Amino acid sequence: MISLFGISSLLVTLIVIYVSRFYYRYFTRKNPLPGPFPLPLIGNIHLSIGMGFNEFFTSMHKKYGDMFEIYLAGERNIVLCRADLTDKLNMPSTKSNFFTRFVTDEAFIEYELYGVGIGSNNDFESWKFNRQFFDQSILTPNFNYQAVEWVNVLCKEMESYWVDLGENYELDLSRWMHRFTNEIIFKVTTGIKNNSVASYYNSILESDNTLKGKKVETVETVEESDKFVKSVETYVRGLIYLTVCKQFVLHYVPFIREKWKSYLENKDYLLNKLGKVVKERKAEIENTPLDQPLRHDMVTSYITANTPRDINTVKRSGADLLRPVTDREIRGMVLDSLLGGTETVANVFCFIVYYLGRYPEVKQKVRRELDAVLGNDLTKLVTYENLEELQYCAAVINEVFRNCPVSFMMHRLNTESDNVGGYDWPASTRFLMLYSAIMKHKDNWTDPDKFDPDRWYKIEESDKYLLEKQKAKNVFPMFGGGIRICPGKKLAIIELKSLMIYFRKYDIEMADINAPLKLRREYINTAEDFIVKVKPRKF
Ligand code: HEM
Repeated sequence: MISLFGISSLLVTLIVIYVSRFYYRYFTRKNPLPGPFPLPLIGNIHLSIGMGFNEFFTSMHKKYGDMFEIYLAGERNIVLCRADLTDKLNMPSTKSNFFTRFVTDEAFIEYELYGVGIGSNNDFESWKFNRQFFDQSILTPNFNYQAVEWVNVLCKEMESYWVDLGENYELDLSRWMHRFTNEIIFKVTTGIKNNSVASYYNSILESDNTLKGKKVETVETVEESDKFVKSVETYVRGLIYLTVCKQFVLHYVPFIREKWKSYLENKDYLLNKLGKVVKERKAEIENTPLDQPLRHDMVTSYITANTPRDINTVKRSGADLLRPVTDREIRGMVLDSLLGGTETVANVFCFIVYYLGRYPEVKQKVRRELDAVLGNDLTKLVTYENLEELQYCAAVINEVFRNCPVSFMMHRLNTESDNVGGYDWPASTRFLMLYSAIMKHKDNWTDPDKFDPDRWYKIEESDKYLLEKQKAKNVFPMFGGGIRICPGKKLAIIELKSLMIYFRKYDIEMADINAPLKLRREYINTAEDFIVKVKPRKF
C-alpha cells in the first residue's frame, strides 16, 4: 500500500514538473510581448480580483499598449486593441485561417458544445451546415416582417402590465428585459409563446398583494418560467468557467468542482427541455395535412429543410448541404438563439435607458424623430419600414454600445501559422480582440470618450467626425466580423428600436438619476438592479 508520505512526494513531484514545464514554456515562448508575469494554472486571472473583466483588460491595455499578452487558465492569449491588428481575424471568407473561436477540450465536449449549433462549434463542416440553415431562417424579409409584428405585440402586452402596476411602481428594468428578450427569441425560434413576461408580472403580483393589477392566466407556472429563464442565464455563466478554468480545475478543485457539477446539471435540464420542444413540433408537422400551410418559425424551417415539406424558399446547392437537419443540430441552433439573443439585447436596452436619462437633449432628439416618423397616433402598430426610417435611434444604439459594450471582447484561434501584428504565430495561438478598446481608440474616433450619437448621424454633412466618416465601418465590431459575424443583428435592431418607441409615450425614469450604472462585470457586461419608474410622457 502506498503510504501518505508516498502520495505527498508524488504530488510534490508532479507540481514541480508542472511548474517547471510552465515556466520553461514561458521563458522560451515565441515573440515575447509586454504583459504581466503569470502564475501556473491560473495565469493572470488573480489580478482581476475586485474588478470586472472589462476593467481588468482596459487597465492592462493602458499599461502594456495595443498588443500585449495575458495568461488565462494558464494559457497565453494575445490581446489586440487596435482595429487594423484584427483585420485578418475578421476576414469574411470561408478560407479564413481564423474560423475557430474557442479551444476544444474535454470540458468543452462535456458541455455539449462540440460539433453542434454554430456559436461554439469548432468543426468547420458542421458549422457551415448549421450556419446555412440558421441564416436562411433568420435573414429573410418574411422573418423581419414576422419579427416586427411579434415584437410589437409583446411591447404592447408588457406596456399593459406596467400601466397596471402604476407610474410610481419601481420596476427592475433589467429583469423585465430579460423576460422580454427570452420570450421574443423563444417565439421567433419555436413559434411558441412561452409567457415569460406574463409569468414575471404574475410573480410580482404574488409577492405583493397591495398591488392593483390582475394576474394573467397562463399555462406556465411562475416557477416553470423562472426556471427556464434562469437556466439560460446559468448556461452562459458556465461558459465563463469553461474559458477561465482548466479541465483539471473544473473536476478536482473543491468549490469550483461543485459549481461545475451544478452547471452540468443545468445544461442537462436545458437541453432536455429544448429537445422536447423540437420533438413536439416534429410530431405537429407530421400530423398537419399536406394541403395546410406550416407556420414560419426557425424550428419549422430547420425541421422541414431538405424534406418534401420544405418551407424555405432559397434552394441549396452542394451535396453536403442536402441532407435533413438532425434533432440534435436543431436543438443546438435553438440554444444558440437563446444564448445569443437574450442577455445581449436586454442589456443594450437597459444601457440605452441609462444614457437617455443622463443625456436629456439626446432623448428629446429621439422623441422628435419618433414623432416625425410615426405621427400622432400613439396606438398605431409600427411597420418594418417605419423602423428602417429611425436613423437617429440607430445612431443612439451604436453610440450607447460604443460607450458601454455588452460583449467587449471576442476570441479567435488560427488554424495554421500566420502573421498578426508583424509577428509570425504558430497554429492554435489564442487571440483576444478587445472591442471595448478598439471602439475608443484615439486613432479611429474623434473625442473617443465623449458620448455623442451625432458621430453616427448624417456625418457626411460636416467634417466634425471626419475619422468616423472614414473608418467607422471597420472599427465598430458591435456584431463581430468575418464569417462568424452575428446572424441576429437585424433582429436585435428590430427589438431595440421597437423598445425605444416607449419613449414616445413614456418617461422611463431612473430611480436615482445620479447613480452610476450598476454592472455585473463578467464575461459580458450586464445591468443589475436597474430600477426605473415608467411615467406617462408630459407633452
Ligand atoms: C445587441 C444584440 C447583439 C449583440 C451585441 C451581438 C453580438 C454578437 C457578437 C459580437 C458575436 C460574435 C461575432 C464574431 O465572433 O465575430 C455574435 C455571434 C452570434 N450571435 Fe449575436 N449579438 C446580438 C444579438 C443576437 C441575437 C438577437 C441573436 C439571435 C438570433 C444572436 C445570435 C448569435 C449567434 C448564433 C452567434 C454565433 C455566430 C457564429 O459563430 O457563426 N445574436 N453576436
